[in-house]
Amino acid sequence: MASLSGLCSSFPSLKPNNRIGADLSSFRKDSLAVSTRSNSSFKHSVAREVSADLSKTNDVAGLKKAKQGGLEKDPKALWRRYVDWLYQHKELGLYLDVSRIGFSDEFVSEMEPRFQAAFKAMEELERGAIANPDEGRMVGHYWLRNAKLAPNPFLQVQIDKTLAAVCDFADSVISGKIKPPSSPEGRFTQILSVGIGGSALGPQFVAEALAPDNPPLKIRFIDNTDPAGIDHQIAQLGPELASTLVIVISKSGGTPETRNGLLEVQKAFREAGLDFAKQGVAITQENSLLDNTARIEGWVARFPMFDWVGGRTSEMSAVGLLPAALQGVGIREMLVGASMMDEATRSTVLRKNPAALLALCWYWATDGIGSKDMVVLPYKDSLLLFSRYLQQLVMESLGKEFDLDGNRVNQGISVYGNKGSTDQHAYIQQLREGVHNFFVTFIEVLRDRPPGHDWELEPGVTCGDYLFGMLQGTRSALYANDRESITVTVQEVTPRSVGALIALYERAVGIYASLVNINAYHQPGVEAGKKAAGEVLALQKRVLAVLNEASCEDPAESLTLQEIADRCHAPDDIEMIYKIIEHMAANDRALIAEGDCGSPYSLKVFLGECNVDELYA
Ligand SMILES: O=P(O)(O)OC[C@H]1O[C@H](O)[C@H](O)[C@@H](O)[C@@H]1O
Repeated sequence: MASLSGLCSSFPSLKPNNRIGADLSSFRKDSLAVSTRSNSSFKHSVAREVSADLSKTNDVAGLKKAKQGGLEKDPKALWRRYVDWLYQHKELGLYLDVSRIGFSDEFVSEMEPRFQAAFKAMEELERGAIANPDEGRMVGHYWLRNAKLAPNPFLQVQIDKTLAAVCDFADSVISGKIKPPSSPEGRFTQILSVGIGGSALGPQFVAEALAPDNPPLKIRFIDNTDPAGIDHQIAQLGPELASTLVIVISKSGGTPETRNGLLEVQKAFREAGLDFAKQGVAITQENSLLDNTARIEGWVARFPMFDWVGGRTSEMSAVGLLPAALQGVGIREMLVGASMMDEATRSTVLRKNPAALLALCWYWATDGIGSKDMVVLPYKDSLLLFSRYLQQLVMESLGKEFDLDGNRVNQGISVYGNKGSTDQHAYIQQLREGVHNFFVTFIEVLRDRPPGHDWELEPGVTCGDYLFGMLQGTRSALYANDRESITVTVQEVTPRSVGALIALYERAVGIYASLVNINAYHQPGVEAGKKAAGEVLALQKRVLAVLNEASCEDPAESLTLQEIADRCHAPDDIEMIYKIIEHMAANDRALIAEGDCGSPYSLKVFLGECNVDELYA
């Protein structure tokens, strides 16, 4: 297997647990001050421009009226439309077919001013504008694949040094230069990635798409706070825990699910008599709780995440590049593919900009208000997780309550799908004949098998011909029943084409967000869920304290739900208290003295033992 240095090309080697950029900290302040131009005026000016347009053309009724003409069905006209609108990126071997989305010429010209405003906003974004106004942050994921674009030398060096450190570290692990303290293999053989959301979905998608059959290190994920799921992953590792590199990924460094995963894994290491610090790697923002923990405990390595890279656009940062490189994936090629696509999606000519074409289709198909879902159907097993990856990228970016002018818009586009032709045997029935609330994006991969490995399972027909036929057949059958679709075609699944696909959709989401005048780069809604979860856990602690108090008074004393709620001074939370009791009883942490959970009013609950320490906690 080519050594990683070939994949990463030669970079100045850097001791991995060096904090990248520390040697430049003095340089940081003044240079950053220059680059983060105060952009509140920028935001409102572009937004005003766009929103002014919105009032003119964001007319759902008008769009619906324009659609009343129905879809073009004449084969000759359709063929002309196909050829006329076909986008090709020659060097990437990527095609985009938007001919089966029925937008009219009038619609395209009506949208032109908004696209020009979107291109202008995107140009400002890449120059380092505060394009995430709600969090006062720049948006810099495009700089990760072309550091020269970064708005100042400090950031450029940080990007290059981090990439170098990733390559150097991965090379050292694979060669065995960096190895676990005690493992029969004498080298790391497994990766256990602990992270959630954007700190998992990109690495999971890329592992499924690009990991070779026999990677230098096999990867598995803990991406939830499910004890059984965590146990399963650790059980599957078995004795190989001793040769497992644990990569803990969290931009904020404080996400509860990831922290729980870390604590559970560290417990497993203790029980196995292993020193976690000798096998732990952190990827997180500088000085986050996770970063400081890793530094203080002396983990093997720490890699930075930058505040100007969102979780859902972090695949080209250390978050995605380190796990991929450790699996032998050509990460430089991923970056090249993304960079080439970035170049193409900078075009201000709609027909030459594949991301703009996607945004045009999305706006037309969903009336600019998410009226239809985006069904993503890669006809290639290795792209199975692409739609799951796009769920976060699209829905966390576009699913917003307010627009940039503070209007309540409840925006978004829902995404689902798995793979074809498998999904044809699951829900395509509904797509073909049922409720018409979607448009499809087919991802076509032309190369079926590596050269020389194909064979005909019947005269003149291969397995891949069937896959091709199923895609084309489904596309035609849906269109015949007025179901619209987009087709993105790549030659084969390679690091370069995967990098290009990721970049294509990152840009399309950004352009579409401008068209509908929302901030694609924050996620206020997730905070609400996190806060509510915290309140449930706080209530649980109060319930346990009340039950413990009762048990200390009289171990046999049991309480009704109402009594518990009253003693918690939370009469309105009786239903949540019932759910807490139900969960604790199912895990033998509370005992049911009378009744059962099917009849909540009958329930009487007790702990059965007094924990004196807890009494006065
Ligand atoms: O990487 P972390 O800080 O742990 O965040 C993990 C995830 O948390 C939240 O759900 C955010 O909405 C996601 O965008 C983020 O990817």
